[in-house]
Formats: sequence, C-alpha cells, structure tokens
Amino acid sequence: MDGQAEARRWWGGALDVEGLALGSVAAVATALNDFTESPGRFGTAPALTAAAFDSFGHLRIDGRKLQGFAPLSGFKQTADGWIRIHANYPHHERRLLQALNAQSAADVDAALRSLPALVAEELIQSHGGVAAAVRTRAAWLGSALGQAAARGPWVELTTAAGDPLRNLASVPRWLNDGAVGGAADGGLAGGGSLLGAGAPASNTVRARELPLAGIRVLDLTRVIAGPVATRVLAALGADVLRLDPPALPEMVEAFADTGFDKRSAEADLADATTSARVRELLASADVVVAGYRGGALERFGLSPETLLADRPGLAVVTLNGWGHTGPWREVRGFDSIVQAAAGIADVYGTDPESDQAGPNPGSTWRPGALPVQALDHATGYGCAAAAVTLLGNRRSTGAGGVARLSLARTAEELWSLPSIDDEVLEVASPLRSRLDSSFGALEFVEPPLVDSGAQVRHRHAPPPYGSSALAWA
Ligand SMILES: CC(C)(COP(=O)(O)OP(=O)(O)OC[C@H]1O[C@@H](n2cnc3c(N)ncnc32)[C@H](O)[C@@H]1OP(=O)(O)O)[C@@H](O)C(=O)NCCC(=O)NCCSC(=O)C(=O)O
Repeated sequence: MDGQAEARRWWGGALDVEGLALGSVAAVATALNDFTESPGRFGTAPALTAAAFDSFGHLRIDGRKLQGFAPLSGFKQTADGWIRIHANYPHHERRLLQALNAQSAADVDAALRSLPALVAEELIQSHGGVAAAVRTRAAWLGSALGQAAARGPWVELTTAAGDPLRNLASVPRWLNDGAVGGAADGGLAGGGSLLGAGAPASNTVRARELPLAGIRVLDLTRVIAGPVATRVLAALGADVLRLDPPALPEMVEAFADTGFDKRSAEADLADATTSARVRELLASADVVVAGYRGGALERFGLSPETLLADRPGLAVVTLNGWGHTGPWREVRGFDSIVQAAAGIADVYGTDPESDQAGPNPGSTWRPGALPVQALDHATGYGCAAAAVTLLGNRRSTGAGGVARLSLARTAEELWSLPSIDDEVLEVASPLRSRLDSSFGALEFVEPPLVDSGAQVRHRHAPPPYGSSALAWA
C-alpha cells in the first residue's frame, strides 16, 4: 500500500469526519465477513471511502458536474443568529414560502431577519417545511431534542418483540477492528482493478459469488441516506426494488447517483390494488429499508411492528432524521439541517475577518458545513451493516428484527470520535467508471468495499425512474 492509501486525514476540519466515514464502511465490511463466514474477505481503504462519501460530487452526467443545493437552500441570518433552510424539493420550497408569507428569495431573507431562529424553525416546520436553527453544541445537548437524539446505540437492533438484539458496535470500534486499510490491494492505490474514465462500459462481475445474491430488498427510501444503503446492498448482489410515490417525484440527479444496480417502480401505496401487490412482494422479501419521515409509512401498514407480524423473518431497517423517540421523531430532516441543529455548523463556522471563534454581534462570522454529507453516507452504510447483521441473525435463529438509525444519532457518533491531529494528506483522485444510462453517459465512483482484494463494482447503470415492474427480478 502506498502513502496515499494510508492517509487518515484528507478533509481536515474540526471533527474526525474521516473516522466516521471509515468506521461506517468498516461496519459493512465486518458484517459481510461475519455473514459470509470469511474473516478478512471484505474491507475498505481510505481512498475508496473518501471517493464514495462524495459520490454525488464525483458523478458526471454527459460530462456535466451536478448542482448540489437549490439557490434557496442554505444558511440565513435571523434576528438573533442563524438558521439553515432546505428547499431542494419543490414541495418544501412551497411550504417555506407559505410559512414566511414570501414570494421571493429576498422576501425569505427579510422574513427570517425579523424572527428569532427558534421561532422561524418552529414556523417553517409547522408548515411542513424543512429548517433548523444553528445551535451551539451545548445548546443542542441541553435540549430535549439533543438528548433524545443521543440516546441508545448508533444502530439499535431489536427483535420483533422489541427486545435488544446483539448491538452493532460504535463507529470508533469499527474504525479499529482491522477492516480498514488491510484489504486495499485491489483498491485505488493498488491500481489496475478500476476502469479509468476512458475505459469501456462493461463491468463484469462474478455474479454467483456476490454475497447477497438471492436476497430481496424492498427499498422505501429517498434522496441520499437510505438510497446509499440500498445502493451498496444492490452492488453486493441483492435484488433491490425501489418504490417511489407517484405524487412526489424524486430529484433526478440524486436518483441517478444512488440508483446503480437497482430497479425502480412508482407505486402509490394509497391505491388498494397497488398496495395489495406490494403486500405480495413483501411476502417473499428478505429486507425492507424505510427512510421516510417518522410515522409516514404507518398509515400504509408498513411500520416495523406490522411488517414483522406479517413476516417474522424480515429484516426491517428504518432511518429518520432525528431519532425514533424524541420530540422531533416525526419531523423531516436532511443531513445539512441536522448539522445545523447538532452543533456541527457552529464549530465549522468561520469569520474571514477574525480569528475569534463563534458569532459576535455585527461580525462577518457565518456557520459552516462538513466537507461532505457525511451524516447521510455514514447512516447509509450503518443501515447496510444492520441489514446484513439481521440477515445473519435470521440464518442462525430463524427470526427477523428491526434496526433503527437516524441522521442525528450518527452526528453523535461523529462527535464521539476523539480529535486527531494527523497531517492532512491528499488521497488519490478517484478513477471514474463509465456506464451509459437513460440519464446520459455516467461517470461515477465505485462502492468503497474491497472483496478478496478487488473493489466491489457496479454492474448496472441506474434504471429509468419508475421503469420496473412491481415484481422481484
Ligand atoms: C427525506 C425527507 C426529508 C423528505 O421529506 P418529504 O418529501 O416531505 O417526504 P415525507 O417523508 O414527509 O413523505 C411524504 C409523504 O409520502 C408518503 N409516501 C411515501 N411513499 C409513498 C408511496 N409509495 N405511495 C404513496 N405515498 C407515499 C408518505 O406517507 C408521506 O405522506 P404524508 O404523511 O401524508 O405526508 C423525509 O422523508 C425524511 O425526513 N426522511 C428521513 C431522513 C432522511 O432520509 N433524510 C434525507 C437524507 S438525504 C439528505 O440529507 C440530503 O440529501 O441532504
């Protein structure tokens, strides 16, 4: 392994985001090693993990780099501090404008400057929009919200009856368990195993050796975190069928980034015939990954409890924004919004004109963000590790179970990592693979896992949105 593969810090910054990234991918590798009863078969390497955690940033569609955030999304000043708002989805933008009685971005700015951050947060959330006040770490930990988010393990695993199952360890533990760095020979640093940007499209893979071949995954997730989980399950050979509501179209580019190796169907769960068809699919499913707002799928009979009552062997993985017990358990949450609330935006804040930390009245300080959407990706890999762990548990006990994760709990895992002062080293620029798709020619980075020395690779481009039959492959 060369020096680049050994880098431990490549983004730098106040928190050990690299540790979160490596530890969460190592959790998947370790779960796979257990599942396949092949110690050391799966691992990750820093350059692979660094690239995968910025898969959207590396994605090119017909050579074009993609735009991450809508113009209205971002940090805004309030009467007493800062708030972060999210308006990438048209329905969230509409609700934001309604909440603030605004018609334009200038109206939004003016309205927010007239309100205290916590008042604006409450107003926007109560209209179904997405926002969180920028809090200090102390303010977050001192609130009922922060305390609820921090409760319990990173990945909470329970039986159908709600009894604790063997818990997945914490990110710091995975980081040190040997799955990082040791298996990188076929990774980027080892060279030769990836297609270069100019290489032909076919990604030939030994399908029968894929560890999750034959596993059926119903994917009820959107945007990044959940779809990252199911993207890696699909790359590992699972038959992943993603369902989306016809009334809430997905953002095309996020879908393209996370749709590799999956199939995609639109399915209105409120429609009786469609819902009955989905029940038939569930009768032979192995895994359900649910990533809607807390409680949103319950009215369709898709709560973990109901799913497990109908099919006791199922692995149900559920993620939300703010945790499964606190006052915000049903509130919408995106990575950037959780960063704002959980004290991350505050410690990443900068003032170009002053060395003093934190906001001062009239200063040019503004909050900042993690270098990548690490809460999304780490939560996604945690969900994948949980699914594989539950499948392994089912094999030995016959019983399914539930895994619960949240973006906010993952933020606590990031905070729990000790600060490290290793030198910040550049990791190798990832080689991009290429596949043609209905979205255009895709250049993309491969999954961050190494299987027996060779990087796990995507076999199929994302399908056209909603193009698949409501059936297992
Ligand atoms: C991602 C979201 C913020 C998106 O918010 P919304 O678009 O407003 O979606 P909601 O979850 O509120 O769900 C909207 C409604 O769709 C309904 N729904 C869902 N699926 C279906 C189907 N198949 N058919 C019919 N209706 C459906 C669901 O019951 C809700 O109904 P009603 O109850 O009637 O409204 C939220 O889903 C969420 O908080 N998810 C959990 C955390 C998460 O994954 N965050 C994003 C990570 S990516 C990220 O951070 C980033 O990109 O940045």
